[in-house]
Amino acid sequence: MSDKRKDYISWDEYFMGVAKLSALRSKDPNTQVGACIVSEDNKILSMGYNGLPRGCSDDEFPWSREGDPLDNKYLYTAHSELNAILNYQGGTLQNAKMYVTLFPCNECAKAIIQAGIKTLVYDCDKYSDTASVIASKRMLNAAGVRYYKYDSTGRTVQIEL
Ligand SMILES: O=c1[nH]c(=O)n([C@H]2C[C@H](O)[C@@H](COP(=O)(O)O)O2)cc1CO
Ligand SMILES: [Zn+2]
Repeated sequence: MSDKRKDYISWDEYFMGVAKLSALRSKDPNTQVGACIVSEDNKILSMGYNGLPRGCSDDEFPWSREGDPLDNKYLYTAHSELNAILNYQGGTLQNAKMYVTLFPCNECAKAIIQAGIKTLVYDCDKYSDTASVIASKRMLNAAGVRYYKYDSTGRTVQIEL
């Protein structure tokens, strides 16, 4: 009998990989974010990426970062974490884990806490100095949501699509 494969991806690589793949669906020209929600026993429950709400056209709403609030993206985009939570149709997310490519903002932190998600694994934390992320961490700490940075193996995979 042959030995089992040794170079299979780990659970963390699998779920962060799915979050990264989801991010590739984003139309945001500047930051593409993906999230993957996983049960305590490592089953994928939901996924999401940042984008406009259903019915709001990607081609009609703005993608700019600047200018009048009504003419830039910030009032309109749904964040990947919220989308992943809202996409779940299966019941409760109590005790679930979330893998996300960017540290959640304060609004997503509220949704994560209220959904009962208990663990957060994030990759990039490029907005760590902003009030939004500082407030987010304050709430996650208070609510007992454990969070830690994804420990990248640096491995790359190639997928033919
Ligand atoms: O937690 C987040 N999740 C998330 O999906 N986003 C989205 C909203 C925007 O489409 C984009 C951020 O845009 P920018 O980096 O250009 O400010 O990422 C932004 C955050 C902020 O941390
Ligand atoms: Zn957010």
